[in-house]
Amino acid sequence: MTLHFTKMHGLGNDFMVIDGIHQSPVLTPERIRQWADRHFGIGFDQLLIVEPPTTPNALFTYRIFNADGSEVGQCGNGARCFARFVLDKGLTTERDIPVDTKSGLITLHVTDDGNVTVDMGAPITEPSRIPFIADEASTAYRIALPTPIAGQTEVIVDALSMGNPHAVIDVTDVDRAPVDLLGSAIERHARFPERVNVGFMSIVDRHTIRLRVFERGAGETLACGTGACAAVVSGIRRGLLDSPCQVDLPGGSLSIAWAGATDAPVLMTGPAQTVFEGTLTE
Ligand SMILES: N[C@@H](CCC[C@H](N)C(=O)O)C(=O)O
Repeated sequence: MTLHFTKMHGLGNDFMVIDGIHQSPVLTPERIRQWADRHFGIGFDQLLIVEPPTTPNALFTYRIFNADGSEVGQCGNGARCFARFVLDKGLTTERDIPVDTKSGLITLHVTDDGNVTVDMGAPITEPSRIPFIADEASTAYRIALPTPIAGQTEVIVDALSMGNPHAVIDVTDVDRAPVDLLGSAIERHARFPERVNVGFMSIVDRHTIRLRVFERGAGETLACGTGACAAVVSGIRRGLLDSPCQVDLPGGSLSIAWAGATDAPVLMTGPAQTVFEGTLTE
């Protein structure tokens, strides 16, 4: 089997992108894990597949797999790379690109400066739809840790979905947050039946945050687009932030805007870059 792919990244969150319209890759969790391996494979946080649309309003379908082989509903940095990929490959000439995802239709817009703005849709806060186990909706859920971590026996999180589940934790100094230890414990906490992405947020001012994200199925990444959206929504809905916000991640910055109404879409703007083209022969 010969498979052409493109290696891309959005602020260092990196992807293997495959045109699944003109090629028919055989995808298994084992094969994805092998490709994702940074020593024995190509190395990436997520695999993105471009496929034909499944609904009349979309131009494409966009499928996302984590490095651990699990298929997921949304990926913000990947959506921006997806837009650049379909334009650069001549799969469309449209700069407004509606795309079907596992979580519904999203629209990508390539701006004049080459950045991409993604309409990520409205955030979901009902616990059962995140999914998160809770008696009632809140913005500050107390979660007991199975074993103490960095002296903590419980942690307070906000929980919401951006098409994929997120827990947001406020920290005073993001550089010193126990991202790996706490992130992996919360990722697999029993109250998140489909696991969860865990964001550690420090508020700098009402329009700026610093954020690190321990991603479900990938570990800490240099940036997480949906994590940035979730953190800003959490800050705005708790009255701590005002739209728009700059989100400073280890790999660079994103701009996130949200009008604050429950049905208002979250708009994410940032870069998308191609690293190299490759051919895999198996
Ligand atoms: N890196 C992504 C999110 C990818 C999916 C996530 N790990 C999940 O399992 O939901 C982003 O930029 O949003």
